[in-house]
Amino acid sequence: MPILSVSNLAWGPKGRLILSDIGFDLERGRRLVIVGRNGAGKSSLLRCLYRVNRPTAGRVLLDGEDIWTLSGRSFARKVATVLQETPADFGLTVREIVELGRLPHRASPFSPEVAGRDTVEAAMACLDVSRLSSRAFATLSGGEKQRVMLARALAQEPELLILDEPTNHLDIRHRLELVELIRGLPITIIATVHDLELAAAFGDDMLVLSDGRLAAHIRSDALTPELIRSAFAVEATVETIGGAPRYAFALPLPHSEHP
Ligand SMILES: Nc1ncnc2c1ncn2[C@@H]1O[C@H](COP(=O)(O)OP(=O)(O)OP(=O)(O)O)[C@@H](O)[C@H]1O
Repeated sequence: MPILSVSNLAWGPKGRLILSDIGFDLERGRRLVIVGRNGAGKSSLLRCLYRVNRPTAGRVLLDGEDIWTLSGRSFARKVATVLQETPADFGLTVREIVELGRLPHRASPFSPEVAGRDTVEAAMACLDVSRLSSRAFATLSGGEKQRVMLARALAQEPELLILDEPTNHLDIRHRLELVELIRGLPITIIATVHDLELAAAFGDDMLVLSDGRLAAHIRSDALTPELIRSAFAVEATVETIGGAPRYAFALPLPHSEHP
């Protein structure tokens, strides 16, 4: 059974349809990247998957169960998210933020004990934030905050990790390290990514969204110039270097936009 199964999904606020007719299955352990131009519906789709947007039609099944029938706690035991906006931190330290990832696993919501201290330490080490553990979260740089939020998500030990633009604040080194880390995790991952070369490195499978619809569901390295032209409105050439796709982009000539 796929870990995630989305069928006939549609969503939009008050009479406006933003996503329509979206359907795909995701097998356990695979990494799925979602690409598409600004406003294509990537974040809206992610929000449908982590239970913020309630679909106006269709269903999202996690391990065969409709996500809207699960309790918040059982959903949080299976699904972790790292989103663009970092949360209000109430003056918490880095360690305290990462420990929040353990909340769904506590025996009782009133238990003062933070279970899984080793998991917290390992998650901080993995994301290279151990040396920041006593710092106030609010004082960190954008990239440091992003890595702390990822450590919190890993401390949650999810089966499915949902990431919205996980590399956008990261420098080159941390970006490469993150791709390597993500590729080594034995969990299912869904991420929106703008950079198509990064998307190919990051994912196994790719959804290409265009105007709120699924334009393609392909292998992450299988984008063609035709698909790029129709989904992103740019001309592209594709080369394969060292087994990975490399893209060059150009704006279309004016006459090809207005035939
Ligand atoms: N709650 C909402 N109310 C009204 N419009 C919305 C709402 N949420 C999203 N939209 C609109 O839906 C469209 C898709 O937005 P979404 O954020 O999903 O796109 P995206 O592909 O993630 O874009 P980007 O690459 O710019 O982040 C946009 O036109 C956006 O303005």
